[in-house]
Amino acid sequence: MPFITTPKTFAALGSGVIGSGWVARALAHGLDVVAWDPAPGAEAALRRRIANAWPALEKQGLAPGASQHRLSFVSTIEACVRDADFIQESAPERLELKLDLHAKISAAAKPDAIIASSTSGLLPSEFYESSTHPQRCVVGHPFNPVYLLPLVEIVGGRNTSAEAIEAAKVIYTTLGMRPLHVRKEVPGFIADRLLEALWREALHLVNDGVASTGEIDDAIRFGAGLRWSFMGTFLTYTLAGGDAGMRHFMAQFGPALKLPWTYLPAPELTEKLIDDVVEGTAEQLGERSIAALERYRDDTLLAVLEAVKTSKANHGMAFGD
Ligand SMILES: NC(=O)C1=CN([C@@H]2O[C@H](COP(=O)(O)OP(=O)(O)OC[C@H]3O[C@@H](n4cnc5c(N)ncnc54)[C@H](O)[C@@H]3O)[C@@H](O)[C@H]2O)C=CC1
Ligand SMILES: C[N+](C)(C)CC(=O)CC(=O)[O-]
Repeated sequence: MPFITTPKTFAALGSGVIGSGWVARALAHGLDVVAWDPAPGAEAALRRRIANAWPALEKQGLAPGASQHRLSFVSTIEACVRDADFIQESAPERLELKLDLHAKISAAAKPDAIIASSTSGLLPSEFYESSTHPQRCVVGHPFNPVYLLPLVEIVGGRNTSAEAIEAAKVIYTTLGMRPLHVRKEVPGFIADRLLEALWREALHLVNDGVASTGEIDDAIRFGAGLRWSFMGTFLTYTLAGGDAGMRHFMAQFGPALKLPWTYLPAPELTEKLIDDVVEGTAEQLGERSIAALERYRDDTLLAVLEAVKTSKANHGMAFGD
């Protein structure tokens, strides 16, 4: 069965940090959005988050007809998905909850509407186990803030069809994203495997009293973080090998892989470690509110995205290259 690839109505289930990011992206691309979230006060919180994101989306450029007023908030799962052309679930990261939720979503949805989950690393074969028409069910793992960062990892489960993966790619591209098909279904997919390794090392550094949370963030944002916005680790290290490239890099730094530079097992999350991380980040936040920090992040990301786009164009490359 052909799937809908030109959605007009976007359904969002769960409207927390990620769900609201999807809603903002879909509205900015001129879609009608129907949202559902069981928490008391969820609609007001969602509308507040959209309003906070909107200035950045206006700067980036809205699609014709895009409006915050095209969001409606409903009180049941069925009302949310019944008329939707595309469905994105962003509920809490708990396997049992997603399994139950997807059984209900898929039973009420149009059979040709793609259903996606924002999960950060649960396996689609497991949480789509009880779904109706599971061939149209995928993971579409986004990155925060969803309304500005282009990457979305698409992962299929054992019942997902190749056509559904292609349809999801088309839909996310239409929403201004850069899909990456994760061809093997593995926990954590690609990006969170990498991010978790960094996060564990950062927690060990705090736990061992080597550095504060602010110092660790400085080590990223003034160094590798800047180059990661346009060049990944493999190409960066190719350049670090000089004219001889990666072969010389491997010869020089390969032996360091055996040195105790990393402690990959996670540290024990003691109360002290949690307090150190919370107090350290509170100090970094200072007097700023989360909403103000989000606006600073959005403006800076827009500037970085624009700079990367311009530089790539000067080198004959498209943004997605
Ligand atoms: N926060 C992040 O950085 C990222 C999170 N994700 C994924 O997105 C999903 C949502 O995460 P967040 O937005 O961070 O969580 P969140 O805690 O901010 O939002 C979750 C929302 O789901 C609602 N909810 C509770 N029970 C529900 C149910 N049965 N059905 C639908 N909604 C329900 C809650 O009221 C809440 O508004 C998770 O699967 C997570 O792994 C993906 C990428 C990044
Ligand atoms: C922390 N996290 C695993 C939920 C992060 C992500 O999934 C992606 C991101 O935005 O960093």
